[in-house]
Amino acid sequence: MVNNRIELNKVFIDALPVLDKLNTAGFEAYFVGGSVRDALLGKEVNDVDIATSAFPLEVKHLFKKTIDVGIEHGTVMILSGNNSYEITTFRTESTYQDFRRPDSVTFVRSLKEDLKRRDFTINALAMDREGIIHDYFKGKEDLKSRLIKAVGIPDERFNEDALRMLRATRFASQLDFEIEENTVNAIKKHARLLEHIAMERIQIEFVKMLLGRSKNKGLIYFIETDLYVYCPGLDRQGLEGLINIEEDFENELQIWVSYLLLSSLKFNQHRGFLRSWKLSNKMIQDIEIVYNTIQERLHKQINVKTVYKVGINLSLETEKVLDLLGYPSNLGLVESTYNSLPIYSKKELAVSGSDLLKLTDHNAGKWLGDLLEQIEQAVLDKEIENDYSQILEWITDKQLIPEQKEI
Ligand SMILES: Nc1ccn([C@@H]2O[C@H](COP(=O)(O)OP(=O)(O)OP(=O)(O)O)[C@@H](O)[C@H]2O)c(=O)n1
Repeated sequence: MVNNRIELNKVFIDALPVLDKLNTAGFEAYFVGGSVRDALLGKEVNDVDIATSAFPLEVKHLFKKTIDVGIEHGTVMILSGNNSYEITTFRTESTYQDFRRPDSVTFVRSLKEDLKRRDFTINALAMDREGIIHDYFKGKEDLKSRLIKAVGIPDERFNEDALRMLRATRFASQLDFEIEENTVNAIKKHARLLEHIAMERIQIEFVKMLLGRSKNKGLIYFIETDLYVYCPGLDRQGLEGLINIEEDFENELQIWVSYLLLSSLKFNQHRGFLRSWKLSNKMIQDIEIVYNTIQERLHKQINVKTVYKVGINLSLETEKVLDLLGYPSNLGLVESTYNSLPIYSKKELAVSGSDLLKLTDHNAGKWLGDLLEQIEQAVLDKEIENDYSQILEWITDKQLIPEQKEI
């Protein structure tokens, strides 16, 4: 074990009274997991997880305000000042029958036992109230070598929770780390186990991977290990398309729209695909709006009437997805077409409905609407200018005014 002290930042300092209370009562208590990893990497830490040798009922006994968030797995939430913390009892996870979460946990008093059941060495680090790092599995060394490596035997870790395979690709992307060789090989071997995992959990990891700063690294592992094969509807073409996008994704909407545009999915398969990923109805609706708008632009943008109708007031998201996919020049074309339109609505026509009524003794009716539409089209097509006499001349030539009624 390598011990090293680091300077605690504010999030950790705020939580010290919690550790102190546990320590004073004779229990061990540590910061664990992502917060310790991120602190060592010099990254911003927003929340901390605490692990302790105290059993859940002992934790509940010590703190006034507690909530049982996952007490059967050893987690109790406590309220301290304005903050809340999840405190989890050291545990081992014994029988995993379904490759998802432990179906029975055993509480233990040893930190090392607890760290041993964690997914990767870089996540199996603990830090005490003095800032001393407790590192039983060479996690610090792997942080330095920028490696994601399973704790102990990779097969066992992935059999315990198959989602960890996807987490490996997510961390590769977020941290710009490589995945250690034995760990990658185990993922290749067990990729199929992903079939046992709830789509909601898969979706969260997949999106986090694509929002990571090294999405291509994550995606390459995701493809090479065949993990993608066991996610519904994904195809290699779409995923490779995502690799070719140079810009980073800023949000989930951009990811899904880009994927739909790049994959070989047919239009009538989109909704089923999005539903199978368990996206919310609101997200599916947003994706469809942006997707349809983009299609409109890509395929009909030089059609003056379309540009006229839809205008260019399209969402910022659309702009960004188009940008991501490398279509800026098309946008320019839509914009210049839009800017050179002679009119932007029927109201701007130099001839009004009442002007036209003066030319005949017929009452207003469908014919009037149709005529205005014909004039609008001719002006948009630049067949005539938007000028009173030119328009009258044009409708007279074409005999578009209804004849006088017979008396
Ligand atoms: N399938 C999982 C999920 C989590 N963990 C352990 O639980 C910790 C907390 O998990 P989580 O909050 O999901 O992830 P973090 O590592 O904290 O990363 P982040 O907060 O950036 O998502 C991890 O560090 C890891 O030690 C694990 O061993 N196996």
